[in-house]
Amino acid sequence: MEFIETALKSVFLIKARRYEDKRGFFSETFKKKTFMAMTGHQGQFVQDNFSYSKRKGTVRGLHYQSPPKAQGKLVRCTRGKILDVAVDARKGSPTYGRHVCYELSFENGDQLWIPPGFLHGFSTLSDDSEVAYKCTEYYSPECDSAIIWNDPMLNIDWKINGEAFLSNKDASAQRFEDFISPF
Ligand SMILES: Cc1cn([C@H]2C[C@H](O)[C@@H](COP(=O)(O)OP(=O)(O)O[C@H]3O[C@H](C)C(=O)[C@H](O)[C@H]3O)O2)c(=O)[nH]c1=O
Repeated sequence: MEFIETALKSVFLIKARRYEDKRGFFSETFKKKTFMAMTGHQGQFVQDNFSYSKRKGTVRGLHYQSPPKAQGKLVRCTRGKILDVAVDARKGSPTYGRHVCYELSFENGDQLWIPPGFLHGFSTLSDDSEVAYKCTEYYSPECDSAIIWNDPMLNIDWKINGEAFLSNKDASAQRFEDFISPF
């Protein structure tokens, strides 16, 4: 596995090795001791999530859970292709409000590690995309919140043509200028 720290310190792009043979391939997608050594995080995951999006141009995000239920997420795309986005939401961070985005796909097998303190979202770059991700904290509706996907301050290029296909919740999410960081 190759861990590449991104422009947002502590956010890592992770490239898993694939052992290809005539049947297809095998890869290790998570190894706690390596993850801990390379990210400095304990790698204690308590919940695995899986989402399927029918349409290209869907956006899920930007989401976060506030402390004490803040979530770190280890994200990978198991079918199709997504643009995965992390936004630094940590008070006082020199990269506060800055984002990184990476194409994750079944083809490249890349993963993104997003620690607690970041907003997370993705856009789908293909129909029928599947995303599987590990979380460091349980789902907590009372701590769950969102920032609008196309916030002018964040200025994220989601690589989709025109308007996003959104949940009602995401369509009515707050603007970043009204966000008070709990991190
Ligand atoms: C996240 C979550 C949701 N749910 C239920 C709540 C709703 O009834 C339904 C759909 O939830 P939501 O619309 O929040 O799903 P997404 O829009 O995919 O949200 C996720 O998308 C972005 C990319 C994230 O990083 C978060 O993991 C998460 O916020 O699943 C659960 O039961 N458990 C959960 O952990």
